[in-house]
Amino acid sequence: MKIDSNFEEFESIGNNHIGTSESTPLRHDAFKLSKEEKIDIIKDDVRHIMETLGLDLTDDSLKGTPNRVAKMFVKEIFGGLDPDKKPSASTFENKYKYGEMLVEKNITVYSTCEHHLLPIVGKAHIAYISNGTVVGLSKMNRIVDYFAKRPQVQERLTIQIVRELQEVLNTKDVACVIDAKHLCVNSRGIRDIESSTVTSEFGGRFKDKATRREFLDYIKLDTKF
Ligand SMILES: Nc1nc2c(ncn2[C@@H]2O[C@H](COP(=O)(O)OP(=O)(O)OP(=O)(O)O)[C@@H](O)[C@H]2O)c(=O)[nH]1
Ligand SMILES: [Zn+2]
Repeated sequence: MKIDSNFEEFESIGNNHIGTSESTPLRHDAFKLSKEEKIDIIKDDVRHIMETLGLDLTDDSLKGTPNRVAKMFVKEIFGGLDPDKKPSASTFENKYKYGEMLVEKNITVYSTCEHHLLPIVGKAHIAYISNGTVVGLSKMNRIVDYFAKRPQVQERLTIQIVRELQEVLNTKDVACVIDAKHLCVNSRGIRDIESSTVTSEFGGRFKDKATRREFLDYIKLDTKF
């Protein structure tokens, strides 16, 4: 089955911020094909790339690669394009009356740079101040993982995580810092293996200098990848 590659209309998913730069640009027909149909098409495309490179796909080690890559794209590294995979973030009443910020730090980020389709590997650090609602700790890791499993730029990933938590927690008081290595910078192109990229989004009270400082002191960006 072929998809209409001339279609130029885009729709957005993610945090329902349709058409804003913080949402992932998607074709209007992004969910018309089933996962299995997508895998079949991508498998042929990967085979074509490999054959064009001159590789012999009858070789034992190579023959399974097109199917393996197609499955990996659809079900794993780009699995976060599927809105059904968005983690359900059950919230609870803040019955402890905990009024300080809560920081979940060193959340592992595995994402994919949308310019080169190479890995982005790093750590995300999240903070929020409860407005009467709290969320299970692991839900923050799951939200990071969901948005990371898309073709991404780090700026958008950072904002998407914050917007989602703001919605779930019903407060603007959410912040996220990501420190990550981009293999497109580290392993090719300029080949700078030491550099990493830091992005941040500070919502609500985290725009205040002192609150922001407290969060940054907790995380002390000594990220080890
Ligand atoms: N802002 C931003 N840029 C990114 C991200 N990931 C990769 N890039 C950059 O996207 C740019 C793409 O630039 P191009 O000049 O079109 O691509 P290129 O010729 O492969 O560039 P080089 O990487 O410099 O060889 C590069 O500078 C990448 O480093 C990201 O998450 N955010
Ligand atoms: Zn890149």
